[in-house]
Amino acid sequence: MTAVKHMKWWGWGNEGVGFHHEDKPGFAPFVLQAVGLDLLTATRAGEPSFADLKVGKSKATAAFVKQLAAIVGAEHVSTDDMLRVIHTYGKSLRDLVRIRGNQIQRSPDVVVYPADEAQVQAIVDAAVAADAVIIPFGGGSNIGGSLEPHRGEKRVVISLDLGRLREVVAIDAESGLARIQAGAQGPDLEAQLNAKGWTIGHFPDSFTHSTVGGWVATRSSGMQSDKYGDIADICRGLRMVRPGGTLVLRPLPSTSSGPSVREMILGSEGRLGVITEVTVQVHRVPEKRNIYAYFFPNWAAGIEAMREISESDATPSITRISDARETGFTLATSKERHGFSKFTAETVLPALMKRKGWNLDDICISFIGYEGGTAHAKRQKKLTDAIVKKHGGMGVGEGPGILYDQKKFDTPYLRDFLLDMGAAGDVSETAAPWSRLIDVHKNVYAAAQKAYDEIGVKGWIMSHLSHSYHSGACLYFTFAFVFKNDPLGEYNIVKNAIQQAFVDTDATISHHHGVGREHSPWLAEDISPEGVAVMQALFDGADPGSNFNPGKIIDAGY
Ligand SMILES: Cc1cc2nc3c(=O)[nH]c(=O)nc-3n(C[C@H](O)[C@H](O)[C@H](O)COP(=O)(O)OP(=O)(O)OC[C@H]3O[C@@H](n4cnc5c(N)ncnc54)[C@H](O)[C@@H]3O)c2cc1C
Repeated sequence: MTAVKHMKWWGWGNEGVGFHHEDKPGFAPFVLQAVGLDLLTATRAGEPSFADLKVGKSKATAAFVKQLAAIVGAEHVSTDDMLRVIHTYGKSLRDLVRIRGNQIQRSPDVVVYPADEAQVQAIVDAAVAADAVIIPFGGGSNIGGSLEPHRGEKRVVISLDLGRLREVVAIDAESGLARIQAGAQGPDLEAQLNAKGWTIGHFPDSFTHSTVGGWVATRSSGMQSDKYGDIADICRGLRMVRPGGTLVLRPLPSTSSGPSVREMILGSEGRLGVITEVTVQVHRVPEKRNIYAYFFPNWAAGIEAMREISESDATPSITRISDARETGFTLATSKERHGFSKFTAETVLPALMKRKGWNLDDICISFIGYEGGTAHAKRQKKLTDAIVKKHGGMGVGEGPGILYDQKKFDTPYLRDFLLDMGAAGDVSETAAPWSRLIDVHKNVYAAAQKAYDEIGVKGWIMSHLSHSYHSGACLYFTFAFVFKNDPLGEYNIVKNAIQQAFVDTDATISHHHGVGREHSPWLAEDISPEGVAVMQALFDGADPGSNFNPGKIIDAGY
């Protein structure tokens, strides 16, 4: 059996790792107040039983499996039910609810793990000749519904897992470019780069379980995008296997060779072929990397400060501000403090804020990161501090920033914990021009409240701004509520209301989670019906037999 490791079949991350709140005394009271769920008395659902799951029989014939085995070796092809289930969904809330609720409509029929590009080419050619469907699989971490086969798919579905292609192939030190195999997950590639003094600078919250090929295929963005760019900026070249040949885009700093094919592949979610290698720009591991925390008296002041930073000479690596509700959440999920730190956080700081005339219910916490040479990082901080001060904010040092940095990859486990307790906790994110951000925030809150009223539940929503650009930024919303009796139906009401509020307020359907089938119903409102027609023509022309991950991005009536 292949050595590729996968996440839990029923949830996020590694077996045996989960979210705990026993060391966070403010968490249970916070959840009670926010969604009416009493964690101290609620019963936690146990791990679902795989034996109870109904998985349709594989449609792959023995002859076809043998053909694939001849390409990759018998131990790297499988029709095993567990592997087929693992490759069915990503990790959206909808995916987790369905998999835990025994609602698997269509799984891939066979999972195949090629070792190199030549094997990927042979699989693609064999699959297209047999009119099979190919769904490339990276880490399986997407939350856009980008992996699941169409429930009515009659053809054989192959999940083509890139998990054996995980090497940094070469580094061009003179140009700061690294060739990386598409199946390399964040920790794989960063360790290999760090060993030679380089970093990719791309750290999505899913870093530990997502791949560079998946990042490109979904147009991912990491928390340090303000300095390093989104993956769309970081990816300079790539190789993508298509029927009969490999599309090669050399890494060029810029080019005017017609409409950008690179941009067409970015965000293509497996619909145009299988990415086997990505050339990314890399940077020397910074001498200094600090994340400082600041407080602002309110959301509007904080947003205005972030905007001014984005147009100033300061170039921080992270600009993030939580609204008042998310600030409350952040403080509630802090670990128990002791001694001087407890006294400062719970007595000195609130007293100082009150003296400034701040309403403690409105305060917003912000994290701003500085990276580079010592003198550079110092200068960035000086420039930024002056802007923060101008907008009434105050710095509180590095302590909270260090904690934020340490727990960033643990937060994903929280969603599974809430689900165990019978509650939904999920996210929707968007981007809009600076001039629209306050309205987007207001309208999304109103839409979510209307959805909660319709269901008849006490719901929660909170937000932060991150990923700043010259003309605007990303707003990230987290929402939660306790299910009544129809988890998927109720989830859809809230999620749909938020997505609709985005497009109604001139914001995009997703800043960095892609489209898949989760956001495809709003695509025409995002890029116009003519935009969808151009995209459809691209998919039809590049994939006339609809063999590559059909039905994703453009709604196929799932
Ligand atoms: C808890 C959590 C936190 C997250 N945080 C972030 C975040 O901070 N930033 C962010 O951008 N995203 C985030 N995501 C979303 C997700 O991690 C990204 O979409 C990621 O880029 C997916 O990569 P993957 O390797 O897991 O791809 P997969 O989920 O395996 O695949 C996603 C899509 O890409 C296609 N694909 C994958 N590999 C290839 C390939 N080699 N060739 C062609 N097509 C391919 C698949 O067919 C599918 O359509 C988060 C998700 C979760 C669950």
